[in-house]
Amino acid sequence: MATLSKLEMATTFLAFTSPRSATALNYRFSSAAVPIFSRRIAKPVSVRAKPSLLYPPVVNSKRLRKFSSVSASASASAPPQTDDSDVTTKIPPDNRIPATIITGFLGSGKTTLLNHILTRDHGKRIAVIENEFGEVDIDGSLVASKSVGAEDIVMLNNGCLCCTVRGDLVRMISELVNKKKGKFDHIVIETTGLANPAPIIQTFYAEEEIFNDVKLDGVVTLVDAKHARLHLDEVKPKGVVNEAVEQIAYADRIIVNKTDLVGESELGSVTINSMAQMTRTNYGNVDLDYVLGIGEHNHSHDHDHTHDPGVSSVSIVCEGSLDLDKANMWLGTLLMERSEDIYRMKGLLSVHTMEERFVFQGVHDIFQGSPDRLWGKDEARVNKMVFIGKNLNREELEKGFKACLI
Ligand SMILES: Nc1nc2c(ncn2[C@@H]2O[C@H](COP(=O)(O)OP(=O)(O)OP(=O)(O)O)[C@@H](O)[C@H]2O)c(=O)[nH]1
Repeated sequence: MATLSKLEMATTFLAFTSPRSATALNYRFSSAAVPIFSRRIAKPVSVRAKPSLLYPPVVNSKRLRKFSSVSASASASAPPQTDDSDVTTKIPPDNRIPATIITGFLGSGKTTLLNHILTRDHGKRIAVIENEFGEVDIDGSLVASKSVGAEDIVMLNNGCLCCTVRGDLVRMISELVNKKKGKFDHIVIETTGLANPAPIIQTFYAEEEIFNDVKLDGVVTLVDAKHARLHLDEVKPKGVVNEAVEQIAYADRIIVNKTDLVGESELGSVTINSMAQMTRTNYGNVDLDYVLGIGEHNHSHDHDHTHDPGVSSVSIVCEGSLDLDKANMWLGTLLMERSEDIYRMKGLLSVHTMEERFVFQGVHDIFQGSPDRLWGKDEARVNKMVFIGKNLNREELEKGFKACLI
């Protein structure tokens, strides 16, 4: 898709149409406008895919052995035992469950990659842990809503995995292992776009509860080819880490995603971490061997950090239906005026005259949206929106949103 200017974006917003209202609304704009909110263009993989969280084919009949921290770490570095060795106890194979951390800045394509992983045929049964920054979980509903085993998605919404909910991560993993041992082969953890991966990586080594059963397979970092520079170059106040830089620094695999949005000349290479392998793609479409089964993770850095206090999230949860014209105008204006500061917007919207939920995604000035599943017969039509960015004014956003309700 060609990069859209802000002006084009403002006009294309108004192509936010339901199948039935399309004719009625499109008259206002020339056909040159690229419809972002339409069935054709805006098909976020995360919405359309049909992920199955627990893959059936492989049955792991081996019971997971309990390791002590010492024997497990020895298995990675000890030389092979010989028959005439004095050691009578052989070091057992490392049967711990591998875990992959998917990280990357807001909107870089983590959920899209997750859905790609979940829908490809790799024979692995995968348990998913999703962490969202805003208290309303949109990603979880998008992945879970189409899946058979929704109970195998664990959501951590009340904070960022790298700080406030680290204890929850430990509990979640222990619970998964204790209750579902043998029912899954791999854990994939999607962090928030604002997570510093260092403390999460550390959890795998520092917490015996996890270390005995689960090993870190690798850290996969998505980089948004279009907006990465904006965040990588951002000068942060003293003592505040630049999460975008940290995410790349700790990666085992880097995926420069969204290459369709930039020209070849803009595709500079990411030089922060020359140790990691790097690939370029669209919509997270990578070979699964590139992201699963990477092997032992070797980072042992210990970094304290503070999130950028200027970045916050505003969530809106409100029952009712939106007037299409008003919503388009409100979001279009917001986009024109604030797209630098609004890193991320996402939402599940109830639009008057539309029988489907409308799923809407924004990353700075790039937007996509499409009708999702039908609203249930007795389902309350609740709108959910999350904004993440700098200098967000909750009251103003809520007021703007409410003014669009019928
Ligand atoms: N043009 C384009 N859009 C993409 C690509 N990959 C993902 N997207 C879109 O970018 C938006 C954000 O993608 P997500 O996968 O939700 O990003 P994320 O990193 O999970 O977002 P957060 O969890 O909010 O940080 C969605 O609308 C995707 O459909 C790509 O390669 N090209």
